[in-house]
Amino acid sequence: MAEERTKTSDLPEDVESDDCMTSYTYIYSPDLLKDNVAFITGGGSGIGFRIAEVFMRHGCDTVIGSRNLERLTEAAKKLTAATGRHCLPLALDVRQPDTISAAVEETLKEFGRIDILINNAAGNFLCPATSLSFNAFKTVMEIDTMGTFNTSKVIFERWFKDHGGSIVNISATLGYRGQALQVHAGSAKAANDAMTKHLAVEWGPNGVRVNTIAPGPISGTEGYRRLGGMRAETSGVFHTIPLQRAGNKTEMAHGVLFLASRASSYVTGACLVADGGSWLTSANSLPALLDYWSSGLKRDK
Ligand SMILES: CC/C=C\C/C=C\C/C=C\C/C=C\C/C=C\C/C=C\C=C\C(=O)SCCNC(=O)CCNC(=O)[C@H](O)C(C)(C)COP(=O)(O)OP(=O)(O)OC[C@H]1O[C@@H](n2cnc3c(N)ncnc32)[C@H](O)[C@@H]1OP(=O)(O)O
Ligand SMILES: NC(=O)C1=CN([C@@H]2O[C@H](COP(=O)(O)OP(=O)(O)OC[C@H]3O[C@@H](n4cnc5c(N)ncnc54)[C@H](OP(=O)(O)O)[C@@H]3O)[C@@H](O)[C@H]2O)C=CC1
Repeated sequence: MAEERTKTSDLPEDVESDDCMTSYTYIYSPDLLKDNVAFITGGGSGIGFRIAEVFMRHGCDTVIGSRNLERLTEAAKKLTAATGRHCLPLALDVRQPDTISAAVEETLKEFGRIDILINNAAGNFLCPATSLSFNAFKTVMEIDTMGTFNTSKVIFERWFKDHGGSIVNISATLGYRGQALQVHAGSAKAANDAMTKHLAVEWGPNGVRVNTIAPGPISGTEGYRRLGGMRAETSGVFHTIPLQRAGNKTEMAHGVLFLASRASSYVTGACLVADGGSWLTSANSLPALLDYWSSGLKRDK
């Protein structure tokens, strides 16, 4: 029903896998990020990969940083081949500030500047609070929240403090209604939403804008696979979403492009919820999610 009402031509192109799009229709000026440099954590996969691609299609060079250098190197080759821009893959763990500092020095050596930071790296899985170990909660807090702070602080002190810049944090709506089986990620992203406002206020005088996008369920991503996206799709859950469908990665990249670029030059401390209205209406069903979670446990045995 909804798919029929949504004109396909209104949706930006996307591909489900971590590959570049075979065609791309510009909705922003193609030189919106001309000769800018973006540092994207978790840019080798999923939403981060598509953000890198869309930025590069708008004239930007990118650094994609995470733990798995092999996957990053493959991703960088694909991104450069599709866009003709330079992409530098760098190993880092956002929980370890020294690895971020080393990557930032490498970036400045290679490109001589950083204009944009995208805090996209994160970790998540479904787990009821009673089954979640202390270390599991801590791990997600350390990747999502400490990782966002660590990367922002390193780049601010080394470059943005004197040159200005734009930071976009990738959040989620999980904490808005206390999503079941998500106390770890929901708490971590809620802390990041507060961090966005604190840093926007403190760093605004240095010409640094800090904003957030909060995606809903986004197809073709690890988050979608881990959190029950396929099951939700087949069981009709998405009909409770006002826009009646999951989002795609390019739609997220377009929101991030708006927030990162001069298109939003007077916007800071803001959160753009890009979820088709999902959090307002979607079921937050503890029994359904427990059932899905425990069926996964049975499969894993
Ligand atoms: C049926 C459905 C019905 C209704 C559904 C209704 C609505 C839902 C509809 C649709 C959902 C669709 C889409 C989702 C929508 C929104 C998503 C919102 C947010 C998404 C956020 C994301 O971040 S997605 C990103 C996903 N990608 C990743 O997670 C990749 C990176 N992840 C990792 O590296 C690991 O998973 C990690 C996070 C665990 C970190 O790795 P590492 O540092 O190596 O840590 P470990 O040593 O492995 O583990 C540390 C402790 O954590 C415990 N652990 C690990 N995995 C699990 C698990 N699966 N469950 C429980 N505990 C786990 C581990 O045991 C360690 O603890 P110890 O105590 O044992 O030491
Ligand atoms: N998918 C969805 O539906 C939604 C996603 N989001 C958010 O979107 C973002 C991307 O998620 P998605 O594309 O689904 O998932 P991915 O798993 O593809 O992206 C997460 C990335 O983070 C990197 N990463 C994880 N841990 C670390 C670490 N310690 N240090 C550095 N990098 C790390 C991973 O790379 P590596 O393993 O190489 O380290 C990976 O590239 C996340 O912030 C997520 O919370 C929000 C709402 C919905």
